[in-house]
Amino acid sequence: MCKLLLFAGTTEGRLLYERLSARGIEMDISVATEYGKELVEPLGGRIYAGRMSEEEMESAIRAGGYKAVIDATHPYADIVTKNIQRACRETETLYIRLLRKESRSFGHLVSCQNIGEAVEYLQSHSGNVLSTIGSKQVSELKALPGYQDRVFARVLPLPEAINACLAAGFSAKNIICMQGPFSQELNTAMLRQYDCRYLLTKNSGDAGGFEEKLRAAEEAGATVLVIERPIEEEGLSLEETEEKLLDLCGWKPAPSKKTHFPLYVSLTGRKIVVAGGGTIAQRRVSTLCRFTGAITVIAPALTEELHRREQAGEIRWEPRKFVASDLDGCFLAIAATDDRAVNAEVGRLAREQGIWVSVADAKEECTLFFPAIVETEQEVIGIVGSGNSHHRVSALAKRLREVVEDEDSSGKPR
Ligand SMILES: C[C@@]1(CC(=O)O)c2cc3[nH]c(cc4nc(cc5[nH]c(cc(n2)[C@H]1CCC(=O)O)[C@@](C)(CC(=O)O)[C@@H]5CCC(=O)O)C(CC(=O)O)=C4CCC(=O)O)c(CCC(=O)O)c3CC(=O)O
Ligand SMILES: NC(=O)C1=CN([C@@H]2O[C@H](COP(=O)(O)OP(=O)(O)OC[C@H]3O[C@@H](n4cnc5c(N)ncnc54)[C@H](O)[C@@H]3O)[C@@H](O)[C@H]2O)C=CC1
Repeated sequence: MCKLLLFAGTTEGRLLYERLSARGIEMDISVATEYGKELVEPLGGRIYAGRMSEEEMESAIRAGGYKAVIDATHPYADIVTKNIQRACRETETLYIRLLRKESRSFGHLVSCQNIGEAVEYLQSHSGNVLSTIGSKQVSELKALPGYQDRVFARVLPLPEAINACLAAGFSAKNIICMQGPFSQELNTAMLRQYDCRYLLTKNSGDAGGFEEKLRAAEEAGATVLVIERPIEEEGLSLEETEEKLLDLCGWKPAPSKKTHFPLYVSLTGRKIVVAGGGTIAQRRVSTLCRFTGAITVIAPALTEELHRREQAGEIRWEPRKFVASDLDGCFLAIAATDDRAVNAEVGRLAREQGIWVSVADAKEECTLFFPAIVETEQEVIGIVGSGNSHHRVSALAKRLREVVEDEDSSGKPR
């Protein structure tokens, strides 16, 4: 049995879960927040909700007997990542770091490459903003229309910080001067006090009180806009992680069953009926003529080529519409009229009587897939696909024809 433990929190984590469980691989998930729990609940599987301490991780890993632990937490959830790594070392369990390669929004978090991106986001989203990015770049928020009313700048109680805010056009009522550390409670209170729907922060890691900001925003129902720092962590992409885990769990793709068995049968003395005398009927007839002379074409009109074949005595032509009795004593039928109802009727009647039938406009109605044929002097190769890839079948036949053309009758290259 191959069971995995996933520390989720990112979209990639969720995608990985979906992809692996679709292949029957069992995974338990640990999510830090109630919000995260809501997201993964519909996926099924065991959920550890709430932040785990390192000891709790260790005992969960021991109890679960996991073959590997996948860390798909946010790249800036440093502490969690360190704890997972330690717990894996202690329990001698394989640790895999899944890193998202590009930033994007997930849940109540929007990740931005720079302040400009955050400003752009805020332009199309209304609501007040608590800025916790400090005073050095506060002037960049001027690019946001209405910033003087919407943005509350939290800066250090130092003259240069206040001056930077004033110079940027902030009025006193929109400046909060206070020295941290800021607890979750304090952050929540500030978000509520100023009716902020957004908390703007740098991705400062834990030292910057980042966790407290995240938790406060969640509590106050605010969205966190994170100005990212470049990711320096080592890790695998979603695809790489997926591949590694499938390999680890010994997953093999189920051998796909082909829908049509190549039944090579003699057509000598067999009655063959083709309903329709157009382009498709002509193509089928030109193939069948290489195998038998007993072909009857039923159609009010024929293509020129079919006319020539009729003149040459290669086929019989009934110049009229198809009727049910045409199938009497028939071995193989081709429904190739341009009338859906007629083709369906040919198919239905043939199947009822156990007659092999190819219905040119409905693969579901075929008991026989008409093959692309490749012939050598002594052999015949028939190619059929899934019914969805005529171009592939056709192209493969063409390639094989080129191969066999280059060989002489003994099979040796010419
Ligand atoms: C299921 C099957 C039923 C049967 O037995 O009749 C079927 C069904 C359908 N074909 C359709 C379309 C085309 N088929 C071709 C070509 C070939 N089709 C052939 C066989 C089969 N075709 C059977 C097995 C298929 C398999 O093995 O996967 C080949 C091998 C033999 C032959 O026909 O001689 C021959 C290559 C021969 C060679 O190269 O040597 C081309 C290209 C072209 O015409 O050049 C197009 C236009 C494609 C396009 O334009 O994309 C449509 C949509 C019709 C519509 O839209 O109305 C349906 C109906 C459906 O899918 O339900
Ligand atoms: N399987 C395949 O590879 C492909 C299948 N098709 C499908 O094949 C069908 C035929 O296509 P084409 O040959 O290009 O059409 P077409 O228009 O060239 O020929 C239609 C033929 O059917 C005949 N016909 C009409 N009503 C009839 C009836 N009641 N009884 C007997 N014959 C009748 C016409 O006289 C004509 O000869 C179409 O439904 C088309 O969608 C099309 C392309 C590829």
